[in-house]
Amino acid sequence: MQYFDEKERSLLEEGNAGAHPPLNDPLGGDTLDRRAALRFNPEGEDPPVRTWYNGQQAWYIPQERHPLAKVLSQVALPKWWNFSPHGPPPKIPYWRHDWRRDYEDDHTWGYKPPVKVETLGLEEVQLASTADGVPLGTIGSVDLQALRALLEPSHFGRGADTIYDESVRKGLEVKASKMNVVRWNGSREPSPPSSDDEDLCRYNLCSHNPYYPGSYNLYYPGSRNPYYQGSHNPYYPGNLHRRHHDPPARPKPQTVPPNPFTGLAKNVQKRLFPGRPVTLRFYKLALYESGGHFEFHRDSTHADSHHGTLLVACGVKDSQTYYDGGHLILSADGAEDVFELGPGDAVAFYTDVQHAVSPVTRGTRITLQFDIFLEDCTEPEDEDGDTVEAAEGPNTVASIRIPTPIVPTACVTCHPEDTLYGCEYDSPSVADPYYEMEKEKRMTYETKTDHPKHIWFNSSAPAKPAPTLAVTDIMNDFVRKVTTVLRYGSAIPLAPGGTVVFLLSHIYRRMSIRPSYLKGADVALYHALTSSGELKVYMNAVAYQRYNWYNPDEDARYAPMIEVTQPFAPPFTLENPPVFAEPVLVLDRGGEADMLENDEIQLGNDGCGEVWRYSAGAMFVSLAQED
Ligand SMILES: O=C(O)CCC(=O)C(=O)O
Ligand SMILES: [Fe+2]
Repeated sequence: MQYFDEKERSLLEEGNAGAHPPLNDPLGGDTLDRRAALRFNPEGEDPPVRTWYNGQQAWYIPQERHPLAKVLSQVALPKWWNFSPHGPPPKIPYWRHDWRRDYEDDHTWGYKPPVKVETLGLEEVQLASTADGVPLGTIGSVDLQALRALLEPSHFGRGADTIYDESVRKGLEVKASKMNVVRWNGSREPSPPSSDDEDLCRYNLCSHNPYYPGSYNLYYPGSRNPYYQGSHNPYYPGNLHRRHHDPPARPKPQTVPPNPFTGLAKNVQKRLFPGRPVTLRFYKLALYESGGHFEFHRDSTHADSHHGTLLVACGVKDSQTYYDGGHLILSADGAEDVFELGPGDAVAFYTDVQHAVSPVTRGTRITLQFDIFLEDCTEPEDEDGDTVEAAEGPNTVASIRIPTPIVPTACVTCHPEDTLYGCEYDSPSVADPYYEMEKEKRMTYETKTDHPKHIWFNSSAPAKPAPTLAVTDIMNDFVRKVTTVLRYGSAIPLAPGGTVVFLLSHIYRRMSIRPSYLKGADVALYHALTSSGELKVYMNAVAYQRYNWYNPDEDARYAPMIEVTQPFAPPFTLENPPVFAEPVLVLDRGGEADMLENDEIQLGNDGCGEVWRYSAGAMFVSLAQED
């Protein structure tokens, strides 16, 4: 989508790029002249000043026409995170609008050798039916035969309706009420060893020992304390052969091995919800066989605190080959990623990210879907301070607290985005082999892949990547300019002052529009805007409309504009609307709200009542103290 021609664009860019801000134009661009050049209001036709819902006048200025909107459209952060224990995912050729045709005709995706399952430690996790406890295999090796008894056709949601329509979604599923994800080989807390044999096996290097130090199931008591890695620690792997001769350094080994979902939950927290408690709950298993697929949709939310989806791909028992097709496609802000998920691969994304599963052309594709809640369901800490096990709900597989903020110095180079929040992950307080191993894998993976270290311009601007480093700068620039507009607004024609309103880059259920549930760029902006103490920020769900404003001076083309027509409760209501002392400046912005408006049909993975549906939200920014 392009608003105006290249000549006009370059004029605008020249006007703003690198120019020293004139004294009377603290926005930094030649906005006074620019306003005249853009002829916002030729001969009084369709003025950009619109009437606000409470009768006040507001300026509605299209994206890219206001320096502030331009800056805002560049504040974007990744909306998903992926981890593959097998290394970088392969690059996949992909044409979104032709995907049906491509997959029907194209057999060139090729044979993939059987995938060896390892490293995340998830492959050992057992699956079982809830009714009778019948084992269904493990994540690494699902027992398809046993699973078949539980499978039922998948539905999807259109508005409040639950629909079965194979042209949109063809697949099978098992709900969490019918099956469990059982951690640690079938028992939540292994009972203490009852015999010497069992004891031996537990700490010996038996391949069927769930605590065998392969992958993330690595566990040995005292390992968090470097002292116990010495030769007198009988449980340290190098000393295992000595355990019958040396008395244990500690009276009783701990019996709870690490939860393989904890590492995932930590990454989800770090990547998508920094500074928030995170709980993962199993939601359902999805199975697609040849011809199975799911059109683009957004996952429905199941609580106000539900803000993400984690997918973990499974392997199929006795299957020599994997599946073909069945790619997971994620799409937001003009960026798209395609994943070929192998067993143990994990992908997490915000619930409002549109995604699809392209048709499976061969084999069976199985995934587990976990809801990500921003809740703390942890049990009280033990004396080591590291109990992070889930306490609530039969389907909860991991829950972690808010991390202790640590000043980010070590990780700025490799994770510049951490400067926003601090990074607990790269700063262990003690030498911890579990941590080191995970870090090693993470680093290897991340230095090799194209993990989104980019910000992307919104879909209505040309999609081009910029380094994440720039986010902080761009955001600070935005905050500085907003403050300037509000302080000196009356002196700047393009800045009427009073309140600056802009859409959130994510869409939310209405009750979730509050600081603790904001996502990605929204939470970053919120903190940046409020941290100076100069600004106050209200947030609210808004009815949102984009319409075409005809400007005869613009080659008779239509310029899209937005209108924030109505705020919803809470905290604003129509009966009790916010009072803005002066006209507001409403900034257009791309992002998910655009998709909400432009999509022909809004699909969810479940039917969804009105209050839980996604809506656009806006930040209302004004000076904390009027001069
Ligand atoms: O199986 C997948 O990869 C995703 C399925 C999905 O999007 C859903 O069930 O909502
Ligand atoms: Fe989905």
